[in-house]
Amino acid sequence: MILAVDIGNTNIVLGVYRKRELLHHFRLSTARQSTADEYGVLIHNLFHMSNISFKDVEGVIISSVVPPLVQVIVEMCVKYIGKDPLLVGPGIKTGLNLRYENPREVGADRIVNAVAAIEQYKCPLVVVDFGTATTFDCIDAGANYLGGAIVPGLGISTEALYQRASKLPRIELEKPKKVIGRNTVHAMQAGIIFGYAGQVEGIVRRIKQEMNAPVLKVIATGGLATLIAGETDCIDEVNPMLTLEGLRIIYDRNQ
Ligand SMILES: Nc1ncnc2c1ncn2[C@@H]1O[C@H](COP(=O)(O)OP(=O)(O)O)[C@@H](O)[C@H]1O
Ligand SMILES: CC(C)(COP(=O)(O)O)[C@@H](O)C(=O)NCCC(=O)O
Ligand SMILES: [K+]
Repeated sequence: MILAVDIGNTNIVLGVYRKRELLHHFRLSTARQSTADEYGVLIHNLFHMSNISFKDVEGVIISSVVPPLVQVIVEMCVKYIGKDPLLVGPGIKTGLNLRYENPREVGADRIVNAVAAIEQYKCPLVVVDFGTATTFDCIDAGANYLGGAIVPGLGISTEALYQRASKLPRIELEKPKKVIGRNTVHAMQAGIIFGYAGQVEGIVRRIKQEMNAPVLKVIATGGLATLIAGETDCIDEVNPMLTLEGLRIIYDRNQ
């Protein structure tokens, strides 16, 4: 078995693979003050509840966009699983041709998503990851990673309204029945959800133009992908496990 760990700004997602098969996946909160021991207990318990054991883990691969947690999770792996994890970053084989000005700057999750998408779909394509931030990653017909766009995530956007406008409450990220809201909560939900869908459509349209690729597959992933994919035709497919798949593929490429 191998353990794939994606450390995002909101959630740490773990996947347990046997060869190419995802046997289990778990989602933990990203808590920057948590210790290696605390994550060790949590993950050990999740393994126990799923009838699997740290002893069966042959290797671990980690991608992180939260630098302070990398050492914590590495320490957890060494201390409790007894394995030195592979870190997605400089020096690791991803097989991806990065056209970013400074390839070290690209978020590891974006690299991992791109690797998985190239393996599973036909290029050219765009990956949209609805996480803490929403990222757009563009891959051309030759499978080169071109770059993309970063926008405030749905959660961040919603939170900003609540924090910066005294009379706006904290709301649930739910689709309202109508775009014309007749109370504050519905009006905010309409603005956030339908506005976000429009934003995605607008960015994808411009990407198609700039890439000169009228036919471009658009894959969505991340915690909030389904919510927005339901509101726009520009997303072809939702693949919630894309990041874990990418980690598994990169792990294999480095054996
Ligand atoms: N299965 C799910 N269903 C609905 N919302 C989810 C799910 N998983 C995560 N979320 C929410 O989606 C948001 C982004 O999560 P995630 O994609 O894990 O972000 P990140 O990669 O930045 O940690 C968070 O607000 C999280 O609570
Ligand atoms: C854009 C991100 C914050 C997205 O992170 P997430 O929402 O998945 O937590 C992350 O990919 C990141 O920190 N990237 C570095 C900057 C870049 O990709 O150019
Ligand atoms: K992510």
